[in-house]
Amino acid sequence: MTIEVRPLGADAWHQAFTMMELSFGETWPQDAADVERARFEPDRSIGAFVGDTLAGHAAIYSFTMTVPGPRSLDVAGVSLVGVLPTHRRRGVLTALMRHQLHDLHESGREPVAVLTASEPAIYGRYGYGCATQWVYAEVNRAKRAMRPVPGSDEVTVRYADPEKSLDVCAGVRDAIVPTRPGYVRHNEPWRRGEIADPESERGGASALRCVLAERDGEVTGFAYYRSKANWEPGGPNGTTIVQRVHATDTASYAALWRFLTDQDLMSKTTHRRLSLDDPLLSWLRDPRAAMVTVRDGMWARLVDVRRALSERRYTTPLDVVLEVRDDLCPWNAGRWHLAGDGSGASCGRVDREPDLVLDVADLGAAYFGRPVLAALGAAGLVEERTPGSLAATSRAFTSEVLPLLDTPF
Ligand SMILES: CC(=O)SCCNC(=O)CCNC(=O)[C@H](O)C(C)(C)COP(=O)(O)OP(=O)(O)OC[C@H]1O[C@@H](n2cnc3c(N)ncnc32)[C@H](O)[C@@H]1OP(=O)(O)O
Repeated sequence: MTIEVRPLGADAWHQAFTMMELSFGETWPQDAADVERARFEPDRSIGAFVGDTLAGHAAIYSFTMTVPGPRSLDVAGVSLVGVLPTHRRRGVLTALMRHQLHDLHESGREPVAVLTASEPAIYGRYGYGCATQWVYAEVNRAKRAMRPVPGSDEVTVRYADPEKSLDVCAGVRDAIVPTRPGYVRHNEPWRRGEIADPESERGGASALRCVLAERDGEVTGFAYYRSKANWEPGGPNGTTIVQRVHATDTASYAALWRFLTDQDLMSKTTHRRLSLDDPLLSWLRDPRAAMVTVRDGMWARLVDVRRALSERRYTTPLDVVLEVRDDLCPWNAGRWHLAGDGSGASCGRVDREPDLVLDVADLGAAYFGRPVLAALGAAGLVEERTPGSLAATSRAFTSEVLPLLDTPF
């Protein structure tokens, strides 16, 4: 079977839409599709053709993301990947991934690609490593007592119109983006997507609510949430479903969470994308008040090892030779001298014996600051040739704050 991969161009959305519905086994409601389309970048969409049939598709969102430093880095957000059910397991996805990575490299655009996986077993073979986790937390209202947080009583919470408060919420969001690796700067289409609130996606819950946290008349935080009532014979058993909570200071963040976890008629509050080091989990007097489930979040792929490693900063001074294995992107394979610290970094080809040997997928996993390389080494995935180099490199790569992708795509 001959597969030809090429850009779809200005008409990409229309060409790919029906094929993607078949691929995902869904019918996409118009209101939800409109939100997706507003963020879609047709010039970054590629199709895999078998004869005249569009058999596969992959898209890229142009993101700016926080990486350890903190620094802002342009990353390629790979999404809308699908292959027609009639053409599966014959290499269409492989052709798309190869084309996309080679194209990114040749264009010199983003040195890192990221994605969220429908099924996590798919992307390791293309050099993606699991770089962040998502914590699904369900807080039981009856057990929600929180430790006191100084200053939180001075914060007021009030309702606001999501549309009218878009700019002020964007200001809070922009302020917190540098605080955690993996956070994405939201441009206009993504900001609007946050409050688009398509009815077809509410799953029986209320419309999106927006509340603002304020101190001395100044907005210090916001939350988007929905309520889902559930009247049972034993009493009301509703859920507060939190979509996003941000604040520029700890007290305001605590005030918002206090509000969100203490809603009459709602016996629990859920959040799908927390980090394991989120303050909420430290505030709960009874840690079991929050039932948590941890799963893979963002997968990261170093498209250009040299640029990617030079662009981030390192927690402790580092001077190491890495030997990287990368069959799919041969320009990455080989030995790299990486030197850096908190103020800068350089990475270049070298002929010396390596201190560490590893796959590009494991380097991608560790890139945003966790998992630590030492743990990957303990799992036998990083080979230490120079004693002590694994611990030193691991310390330098580690981010104190856990990385988190909090913008699903
Ligand atoms: C970033 C995102 O958008 S995530 C969304 C991904 N899309 C979906 O989940 C939609 C439904 N699924 C599909 O469209 C397709 O099955 C895809 C895209 C997952 C795979 O496409 P295919 O063209 O069948 O993949 P391809 O034939 O290139 O397979 C390559 C390899 O991946 C493996 N593979 C493919 N799909 C899966 C899977 N779901 N789980 C585990 N392994 C898989 C194949 O077995 C093959 O392995 P091999 O190299 O050892 O032989």
